[in-house]
Amino acid sequence: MSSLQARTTVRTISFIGLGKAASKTVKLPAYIGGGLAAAGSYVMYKFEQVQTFTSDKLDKMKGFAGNIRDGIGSIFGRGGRENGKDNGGSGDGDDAATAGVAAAAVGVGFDGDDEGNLNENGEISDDDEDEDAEREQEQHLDDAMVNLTKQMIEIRSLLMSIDGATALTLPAIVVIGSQSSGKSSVLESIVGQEFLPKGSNMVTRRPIELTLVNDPSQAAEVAEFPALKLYNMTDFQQVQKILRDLNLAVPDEETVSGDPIQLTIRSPKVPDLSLVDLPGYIQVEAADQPASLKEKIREVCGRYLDEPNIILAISSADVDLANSSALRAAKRSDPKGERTIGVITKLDLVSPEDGRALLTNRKYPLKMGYVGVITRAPNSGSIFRRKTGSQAYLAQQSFEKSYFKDNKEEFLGTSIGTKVLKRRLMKVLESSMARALKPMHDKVANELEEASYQFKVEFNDRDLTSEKYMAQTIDNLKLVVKEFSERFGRPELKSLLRSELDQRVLDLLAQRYWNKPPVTAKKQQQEQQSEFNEPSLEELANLSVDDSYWRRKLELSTASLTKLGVGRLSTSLVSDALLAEIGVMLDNSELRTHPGMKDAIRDAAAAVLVKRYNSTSDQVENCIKPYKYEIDVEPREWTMSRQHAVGLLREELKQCNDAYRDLKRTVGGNKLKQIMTFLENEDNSVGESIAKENIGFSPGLMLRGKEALFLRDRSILLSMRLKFLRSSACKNKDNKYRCPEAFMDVVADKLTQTAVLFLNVELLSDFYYSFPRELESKLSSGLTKEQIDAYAKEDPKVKRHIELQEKKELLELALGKIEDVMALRKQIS
Ligand SMILES: Nc1nc2c(ncn2[C@@H]2O[C@H](COP(=O)(O)OP(=O)(O)OP(=O)(O)O)[C@@H](O)[C@H]2O)c(=O)[nH]1
Repeated sequence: MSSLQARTTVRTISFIGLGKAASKTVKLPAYIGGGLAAAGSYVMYKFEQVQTFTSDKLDKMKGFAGNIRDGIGSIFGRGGRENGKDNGGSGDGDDAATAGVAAAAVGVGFDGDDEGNLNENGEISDDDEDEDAEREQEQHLDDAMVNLTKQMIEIRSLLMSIDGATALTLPAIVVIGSQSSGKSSVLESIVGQEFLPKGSNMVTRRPIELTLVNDPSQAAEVAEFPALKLYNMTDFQQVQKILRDLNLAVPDEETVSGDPIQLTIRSPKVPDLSLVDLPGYIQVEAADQPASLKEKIREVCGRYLDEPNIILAISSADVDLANSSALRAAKRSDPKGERTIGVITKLDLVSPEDGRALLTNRKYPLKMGYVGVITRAPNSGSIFRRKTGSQAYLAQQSFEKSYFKDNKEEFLGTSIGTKVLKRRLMKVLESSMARALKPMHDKVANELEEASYQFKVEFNDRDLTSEKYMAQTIDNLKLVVKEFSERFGRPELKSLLRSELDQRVLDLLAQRYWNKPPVTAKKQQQEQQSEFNEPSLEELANLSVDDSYWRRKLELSTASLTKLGVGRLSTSLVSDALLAEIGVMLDNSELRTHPGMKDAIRDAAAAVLVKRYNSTSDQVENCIKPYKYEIDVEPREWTMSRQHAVGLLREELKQCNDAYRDLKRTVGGNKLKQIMTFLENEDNSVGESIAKENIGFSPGLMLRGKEALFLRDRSILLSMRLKFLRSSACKNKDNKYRCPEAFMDVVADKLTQTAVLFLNVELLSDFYYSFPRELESKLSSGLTKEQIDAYAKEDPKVKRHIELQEKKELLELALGKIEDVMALRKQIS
């Protein structure tokens, strides 16, 4: 090891030692306290997510029961009004459906033309003149029902949003159909947009839970993927792409995943419906698949086909019903055909007579019957591809309408048309949801009781929300920062910077003054005479005080210190210390279990410090500038610095001796002595005989020997300098050239004093002022609900606490809503 390397080792030892002494640890108080949460904010948030209305959600959330009851009055009083919003529609049309947007959605007679010859069940009626007053009354009831369906779909979504409550689900309509049966076209004609991914490899992936929300406030169809936090999507090609990606994300070998994709489409044209598309279910079930895979598919899809869900079985008119795998699959789950609606597509591909036979067939009787549709206008490849979304939709609607009109006679008494299908679906869903309400009420009540009990036992009913937890955390952190600011002020800043500069002074002394071999090992001595043709130690001792050699040496050493870049050095030092301190505070706090939040807090601290970094370091550098040219020393300063330098040298000597002792212990006293003697006599007979005796030394031992020599020499030198510094020769500042340790200490002290003045004001005080504000803006107001949630729930215990409370509140809300809907139904009936 070269002497320079070895010196660095010692200097490093010394540096680390002092560094550690300077570090502090701070304990944070417990973060989670009691107190009241912003009650129900999560529930409000969840409610808004599932909310199907657009206006004044908060009021509605608070006054749901009141509003819903008032709603009855307005529905019966005015007809066609919903939650204070006019649903539109003329109210005096020729059909029951002309009064409202809900009717526009299901579309029966909305356009006021001869659609009127489809009766309300969608059956062809000859009675064109059947305009009626009683229908107006019925319309009001219909609107009330539509409103109820809306509420129930809302409840369904609310229940679905409750984690770990999979058993709590209101009925939906599950759509099944074999490949090319026209299933996608049916769903798309209900929605009025092409949104489903096409392609042969799309079979068997994930169910799509499609919630359709009739929303008169929307200009056109808008899609949402709540789980992906994607809202207000109007580009349905993008929707298609997302659905494809989500499906393809299921690996080929898994074939199906039970994890549903949730998609909500809001539009003034869609009816309120909950649909589940089970893509590929039938195909894979029917295909020649291994038994285990079929079992898995049944398991994943089975729960959707079970009661109380309604099955929409799609079969193509040009395929014999006996071969309809959709009907076969429906029969397995609904043997009596009580909750299956049959849909016959592509009626235009068979003769009207054959079409009629399919719709009225007795071979596969279904209590809810069959509806015939044409979901593609001819010669268009795909119903929507040729034209843009709404144009294609209109083309299909108009083709279907004129086809059934042209074949009115043949289809007499059957249910036909996509509008009729929509209406049928809505009615069926409404009544099956209504039937499920009471049992669901009891289930939710049970679940709520269980959740409330757990909440009491585990968390003593202590209210906690993500926001509240976050607010408490920030408050506590601010408090800790305040406490820290009282413990780490100007004096601490000074000692931090001073000990850093002390180390730099020691480094410079080592580099410029203590690099002489104290013994007359001529060879080494010659090697080290470099820069200024340096004299030997003996020569140095005899040099005059005024010799230019000494003056030059001190000037260079001082310049090295003043031109060190004290501005940057000190600013970095304080910034790093503050960041390290913040890290310690965080690790000692409740936040130790919040890696993400800890990073965000550190980033906030760093942001504040970075903002001040350049101006502070420039100011400090400017202010110490005079010392680069001249340093005046007062006698009092000299005395104090001399004392301080003695202390430093003592510590340095101690560390040097400790390091030497450690080496001796690890290598062995005798062995080390032998190597050291060998190294000192390498070129003479003494060395030769030692080498012979030991049959050489390993490179590792040689290194240690060199290190030991260095430490021994450094120790002798430090003792010598210490003695000299304490002698009367260094009593007076006039002898500064021969007492560089004291003079450099004066410089370090001056630099520290000046730098600290500015660091304190520009950096430290500013940090204590700005950091709490930065925390507030970054971690409180600056975060989204999801981010706050994610941070709070980083800690498993906090997560469990918040989630249990959320579950309890959501269940309370759902229960209240179910009770309100039940009361409303009672009033209507
Ligand atoms: N003539 C006629 N063709 C239709 C009708 N409905 C759908 N088609 C066509 O039938 C084919 C299959 O329709 P899709 O809606 O893709 O059927 P699918 O069951 O979803 O098919 P996969 O996506 O393969 O499972 C397409 O080429 C449609 O254009 C219809 O009412 N009449």
